[in-house]
Amino acid sequence: MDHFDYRDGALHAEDVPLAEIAAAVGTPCYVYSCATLERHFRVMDEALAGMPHVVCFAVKALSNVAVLRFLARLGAGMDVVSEGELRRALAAGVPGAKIVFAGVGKTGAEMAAALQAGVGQFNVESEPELERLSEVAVSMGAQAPVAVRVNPDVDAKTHAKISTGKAEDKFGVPISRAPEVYARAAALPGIRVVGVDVHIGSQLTALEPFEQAFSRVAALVGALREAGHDIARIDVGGGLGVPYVRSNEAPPLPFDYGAVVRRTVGGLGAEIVVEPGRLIAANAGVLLASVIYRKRGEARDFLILDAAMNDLIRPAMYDAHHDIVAVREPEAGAAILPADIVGPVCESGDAFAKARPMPPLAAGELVAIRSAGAYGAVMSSEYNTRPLVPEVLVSKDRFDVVRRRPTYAEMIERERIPDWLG
Ligand SMILES: Cc1ncc(COP(=O)(O)O)c(C=O)c1O
Ligand SMILES: N[C@@H](CCCC[NH3+])C(=O)O
Repeated sequence: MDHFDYRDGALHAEDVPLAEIAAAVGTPCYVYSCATLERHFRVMDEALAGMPHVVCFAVKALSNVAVLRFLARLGAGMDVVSEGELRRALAAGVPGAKIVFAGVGKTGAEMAAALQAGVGQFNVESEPELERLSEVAVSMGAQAPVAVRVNPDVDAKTHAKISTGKAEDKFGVPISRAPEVYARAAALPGIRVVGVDVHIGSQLTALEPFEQAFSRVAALVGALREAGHDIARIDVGGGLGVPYVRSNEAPPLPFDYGAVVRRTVGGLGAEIVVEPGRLIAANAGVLLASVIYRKRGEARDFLILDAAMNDLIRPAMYDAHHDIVAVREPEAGAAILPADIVGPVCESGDAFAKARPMPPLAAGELVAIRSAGAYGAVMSSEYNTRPLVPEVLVSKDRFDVVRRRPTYAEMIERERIPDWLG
């Protein structure tokens, strides 16, 4: 499932001991495995075999350009949600035609940049957006290829903060209104309808919501075609969940997800677009950190790490579980005691885990926070003026820093004291 394993008593990323990376780069840092990225990309690609399809990696999950380049070389397209992500995908060498541009609030400037880049598909989420896109395209003498994102009103049964396909969510147009939105699209001079799009949420751990949503989309495709629209592409979004608790979680397999896609929308003669982010990236990355102090607490000890909520916000934001392991393999029979694993930031919410059974770990020892490749580095901030941490890409016995830590001077020189403050 991933390529972070113990070998000779030490946790490795592929063939590289994590301790070697820590010694060379310092901690905290993110470490990504090419082998895991590739495995997950291929698993999804193979799950859709036999159907014309493109796997567009959701750049929001992990946007480092080296990672994007690696995936692009495997044949991935990209799903972007901002001009910044678009520029990253282009910098990574992804052809515009393999980029889909999503998001509820695209600005005119972002639309122009995407048209300039020749993106293959705009996933449009409202009528005002449709009108704006048409205006921008006409002003550039172009036509924008469009899929309307429909909201199928399906309960994705995931965390409320990452569900996107229920009627009350801000995403997409209600599927019941899709026919009139398509009629409007067809009448706009700057719009060329190419498909339909749906995405119901993230970290889905059951297939039924996908099945329901895709079945509704299949029915809609029939109706849209009858109305004369050219639905050449069906974009089914991302959202397939991954195991965060290695010992006891088994989300649906990509192969079974592929079967759902095949039996719902696979036979409609359209190209299938998928937008997986987490599936490809989550277990391809760890956040490597050091224990700064072991502090005696009333109920249990605190392990205070040099990584914090600003580096990985998922536990604070979603109460998300991440496995945390010692980089030096615990000896058989080592006492396992509950500890609170926290960071140095001034917030009580700055905790990676509460009462987590851990082996004895002293100051200076290394830990790896697993499953941190997706929505890890990309959601980090400089809160407490903590520099964004380096990112390291491993391939077999080789590793490279693919984002360096900024200096404090670089962080501060972006700001300026106006003359009138003296
Ligand atoms: C439109 C869209 N596509 C793709 C994704 C990627 O989702 P995931 O990382 O769960 O595969 C998201 C995030 O939920 C999204 O909003
Ligand atoms: N950022 C979220 C997922 C949001 C998915 C993006 N639409 C997470 O860490 O789980």
